[in-house]
Amino acid sequence: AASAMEEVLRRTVVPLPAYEIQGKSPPVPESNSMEFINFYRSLETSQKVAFLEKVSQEFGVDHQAVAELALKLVESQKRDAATMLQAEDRLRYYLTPRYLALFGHISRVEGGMKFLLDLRGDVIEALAAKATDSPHIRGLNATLKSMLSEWFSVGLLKLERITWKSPCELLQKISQYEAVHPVRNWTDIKHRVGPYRRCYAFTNGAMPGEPLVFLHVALTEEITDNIQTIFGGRTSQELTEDEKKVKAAVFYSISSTQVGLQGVELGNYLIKRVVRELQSEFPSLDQFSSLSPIPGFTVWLLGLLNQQRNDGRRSKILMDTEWQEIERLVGSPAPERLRKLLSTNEWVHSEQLMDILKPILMRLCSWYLYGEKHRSYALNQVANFHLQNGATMWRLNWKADMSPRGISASCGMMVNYRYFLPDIGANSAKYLRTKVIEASEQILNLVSQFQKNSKL
Ligand SMILES: CC(C)(COP(=O)(O)OP(=O)(O)O)[C@@H](O)C(=O)NCCC(N)=O
Repeated sequence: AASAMEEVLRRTVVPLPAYEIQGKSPPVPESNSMEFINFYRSLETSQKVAFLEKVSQEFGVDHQAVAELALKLVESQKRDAATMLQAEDRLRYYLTPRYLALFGHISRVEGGMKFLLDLRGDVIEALAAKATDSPHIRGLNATLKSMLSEWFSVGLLKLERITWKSPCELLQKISQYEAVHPVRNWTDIKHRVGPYRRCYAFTNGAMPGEPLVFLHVALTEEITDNIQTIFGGRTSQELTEDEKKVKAAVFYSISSTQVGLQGVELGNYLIKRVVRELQSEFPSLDQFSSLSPIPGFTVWLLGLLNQQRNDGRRSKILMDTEWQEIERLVGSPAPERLRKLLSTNEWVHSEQLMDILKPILMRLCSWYLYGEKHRSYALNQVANFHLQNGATMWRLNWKADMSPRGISASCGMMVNYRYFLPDIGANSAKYLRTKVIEASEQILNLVSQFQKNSKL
């Protein structure tokens, strides 16, 4: 297999033309790219990793040449500017990995762009699975990401509105790629593109019909605080839209479809682009917010209850008075009973227990969103996404998603990340620089309740 790989690579990864004849070398035949594509596609996953390690290591930068040129550059600093600039340009050229030209050629053949996306997807998955720790592969990933960022820059992408009249295969793709609220049947997807709903996707001319990232919006009179309102059956008369009723746009689902575009931040750009689109369609629209799930909260809470339960003493995340109230309802030992009720969703069958738990779970969830960190950024990835976009952590909603999924994920709670348009630029820069989370009074009060009443 190694020799077959060598063979193919030697034939398809053309050497970097000498600096003097760059741009004048004969065009590379498309057959080169097709041979590379077909060979790569014929490999098993494990072989793909080995192949990519070989490409990145043996067909990347000529480190020897670069070292010599770097020395020459240092020498040239004593000469005139033209000589120095020449030396810099020569060094820059030889820092170009050989495989970069190969990727460029591949991007220009039919299906080549999709192939490169899938290839970067394989690289990302191999790195995530720790199937490789080759620094050369990381370099290849970075090179490919920057090439894809050029080819998929927003100015070159097309914004497509998806409606019930869109091609079946596009509606089917949207349904299959949906990553937040699974589409169960045609009725679901018909509602999500029907009256008072919008669905937009970015597409690239090189991959027509392939939604790269798509966003679902509900057009409402006020910012929705629960998902059932958005999915609930609407009375049939609302077949047309009364634009005077459209005052808020609620983003309730966004999904990227290409792993290979990770880090290109298309989701962020799509939200901003859709805001502009909706503002032009509905001049009265002045509220923009997400209605977001809080994946991971229940698991985090159960972990907390678990670790705090030592030698029978009650965990400090609840006050003794709260434990007593709970004990009266669920019996003792309350921590054990409560953990069980939470892990099986049983607790939602008792209104009394829900009422007791409401202030407790809301302050714990606020802390999970606001206080729990991963490398100083918000631990919860959905929060981190919207905060990076410049949104404000605006409102935590009780009983917002009472589906089994919603209860298992976050004890039925959802959160609105509000996009105050004039502030998003500054908010985004501040969050990325200082990691400080922009939050509303409600959130800050809940967080201070947590800090007063719960001991982590
Ligand atoms: C939230 C999404 C769309 C962000 O994608 P994007 O803006 O392209 O960010 P990035 O992956 O380029 O950093 C993406 O991470 C995704 O599809 N996540 C799973 C579904 C979800 N909405 O959490």
